[in-house]
Amino acid sequence: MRYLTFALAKGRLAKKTLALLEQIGITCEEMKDPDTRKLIFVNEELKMKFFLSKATDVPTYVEYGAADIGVVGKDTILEEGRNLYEVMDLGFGKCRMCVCGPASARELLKKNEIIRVASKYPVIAKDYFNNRKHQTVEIIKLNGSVELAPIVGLSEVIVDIVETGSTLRENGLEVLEEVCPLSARMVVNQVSLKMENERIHRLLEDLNRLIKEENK
Ligand SMILES: Nc1ncnc2c1ncn2[C@@H]1O[C@H](COP(=O)(O)OP(=O)(O)OP(=O)(O)O)[C@@H](O)[C@H]1O
Ligand SMILES: O=P(O)(O)OC[C@H]1O[C@H](OP(=O)(O)OP(=O)(O)O)[C@H](O)[C@@H]1O
Repeated sequence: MRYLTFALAKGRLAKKTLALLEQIGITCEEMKDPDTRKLIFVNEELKMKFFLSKATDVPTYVEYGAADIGVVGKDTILEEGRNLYEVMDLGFGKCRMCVCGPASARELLKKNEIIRVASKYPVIAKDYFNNRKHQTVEIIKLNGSVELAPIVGLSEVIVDIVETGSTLRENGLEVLEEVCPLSARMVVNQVSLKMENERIHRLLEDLNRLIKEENK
């Protein structure tokens, strides 16, 4: 039997991803060691391999088949635009992609004037405003602390993730429009889904059952 390889997003989603897999009997004790510098972990019994990578790289590993399966946020899937199958909403990591800014920017969004939009997600931001038709925007790519942009005058609005809303509140900003809801998703390589159909379907069934029970 060949190994089934999982690419998991490190950071915010990692702990819940590992906990979810553990609940359906997919474990890798070695990976839990907080001090390890090892990058890839093998469970010989299950014939599975696991690695944690930067979230934005997960779709790349999966598209090229370096990983059969990935777990990553919907935001990253939309932004990266890779060829892969999104097979399941895992129901954690819930948040929203939103257009945010000071209350005064609300009026600007109704007009035809060009506005500047700062975001860590330039593809999502561009698609959203392209579909709104009436507004031309200049997208400015940032890599973090995006809420700073309207405060210091780099942009009129931002497109960013909102979870509790406290970052916005503490910086005098608000949600102006919702782009889409987000959560962690399971993605699968297109060839792997055919070649490893049975194993992957069993895994999806186990996860579905678990998620249904949890939502009861
Ligand atoms: N409050 C939140 N802020 C940001 N991402 C969140 C939040 N809640 C859930 N998520 C999900 O977690 C993922 C982000 O995880 P994390 O912040 O570790 O990665 P990252 O944005 O790639 O980090 P960095 O760029 O700082 O390395 C997002 O892709 C999103 O799907
Ligand atoms: O609505 P909240 O619960 O406040 O969460 C949303 C904030 O969290 C994320 O930032 P992150 O901590 O990933 O830092 P970054 O801005 O440097 O990417 C996101 O970009 C928002 O800034």
